[in-house]
Amino acid sequence: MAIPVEKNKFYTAEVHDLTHDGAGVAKVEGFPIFVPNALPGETVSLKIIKTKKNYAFGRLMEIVEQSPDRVDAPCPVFGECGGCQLQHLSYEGQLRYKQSQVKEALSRIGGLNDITVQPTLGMEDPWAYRNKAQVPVGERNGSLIAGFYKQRSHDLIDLDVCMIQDQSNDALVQGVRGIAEAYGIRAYDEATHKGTLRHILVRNGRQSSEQMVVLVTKSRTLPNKANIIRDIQEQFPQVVSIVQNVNPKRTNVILGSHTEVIWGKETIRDSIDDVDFDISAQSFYQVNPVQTDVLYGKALEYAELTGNETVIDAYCGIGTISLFLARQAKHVYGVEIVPEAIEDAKKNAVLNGFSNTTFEAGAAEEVIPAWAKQGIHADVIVVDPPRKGCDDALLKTMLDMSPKRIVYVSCNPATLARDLAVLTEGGAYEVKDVQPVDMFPQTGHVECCSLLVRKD
Ligand SMILES: C[S@@+](CC[C@H](N)C(=O)[O-])C[C@H]1O[C@@H](n2cnc3c(N)ncnc32)[C@H](O)[C@@H]1O
Repeated sequence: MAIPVEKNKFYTAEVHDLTHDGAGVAKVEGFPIFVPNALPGETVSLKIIKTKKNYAFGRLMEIVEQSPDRVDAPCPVFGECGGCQLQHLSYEGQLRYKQSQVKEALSRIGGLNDITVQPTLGMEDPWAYRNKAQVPVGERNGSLIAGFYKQRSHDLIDLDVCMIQDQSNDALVQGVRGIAEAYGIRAYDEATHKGTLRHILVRNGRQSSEQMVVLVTKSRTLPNKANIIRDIQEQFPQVVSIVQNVNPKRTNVILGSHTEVIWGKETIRDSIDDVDFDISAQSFYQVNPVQTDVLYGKALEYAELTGNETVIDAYCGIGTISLFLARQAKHVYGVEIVPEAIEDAKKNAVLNGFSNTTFEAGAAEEVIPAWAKQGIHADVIVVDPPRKGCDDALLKTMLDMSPKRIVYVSCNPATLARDLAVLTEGGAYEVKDVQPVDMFPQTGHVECCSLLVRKD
């Protein structure tokens, strides 16, 4: 197909869709042009800045016809910071967009056209929801700064307040930055691989108000460690755990493999519904506790437990879904690849007084087939994989184990669609319902919970 647009030329086009990172998709003679800040339903004037074989990138020059869903983005660095992509879209518009993203992925990638995708369950107040901040540290004019990366770059924006972050976390990050600066700590510099402090990571328990600080350093040496610990304790009494994580590598991955509690407890506590969780620095824990309750509530509803079922929770993290379901199941088996998370899961089972759970560290695609060989039968299998979705071997094992219900919790509609296509291919399972839940308001991330039922 000949490319119908030319670099540096101007066009007027209608915007039909949004990409997952929030750019509008305009079309000229059917040819897609990605235009940051343009919204579906708008007609825009744009300048082509780059062309590729199958698409182009454009700059928004003027909104000719504005979408009724357009709002003023409240954050002063929206568009510059890479954290949020959808602040210029009304919250109602965001929820509709997320529902349509799931429908579209199921149809285009999975060939699944007749599936009910429910309206997205959103938040009453879609701000200040995050319970975890991981903030890179840099230097500007000789001072330490802690902020966020500019979109598609490693330049830092010095930012005191992030509008989707719990305010106590914002204050703690800036407080710890100030304390580190007072003791002459230097920021790690990616270019020279010199300096000490790479990231300040903080977490809070919404119900307990406990906070954790993780100082990610390049080496084990942290000058003035005792003074830094004392000052954090004095200034932030709700901090119950201070952890040092050492990451000596030239890498974008935030945490290294060495983690040491340098003061206080190993974990902080949070609760979802009436289940308590202790969470350590390395463990995955959902970042939006209000919506986690909604998401897990949906998983529980889909599982239709009566007290007699055996459940497998694959990719179980610290056992959150497992324990949520254990209240109404005969037995829950959980598997997770991070050993520290499994230790947390076992302790969390004891903390809540459950004796009907078994947790094992390992890859779900290896541990679950081994359980099947040992004769463990599952009535319900829950999967909540990372963005890349389920491993093929696990999908095959699930089909072989033939549970009555499969509950698939997904943070990536594309891999969800791919995996649901595999699970329904032979006709043994039917997708009964798909429920998007907005875990990440103001961003393009889409989470949903799906129910598959065996056709008997
Ligand atoms: C999206 S999180 C879900 C965790 C948990 N269900 C929750 O809601 O808190 C995915 C989890 O899968 C784990 N994981 C990644 N690959 C895995 C694998 N091959 N086998 C088992 N767990 C894995 C990650 O460490 C992470 O804890």
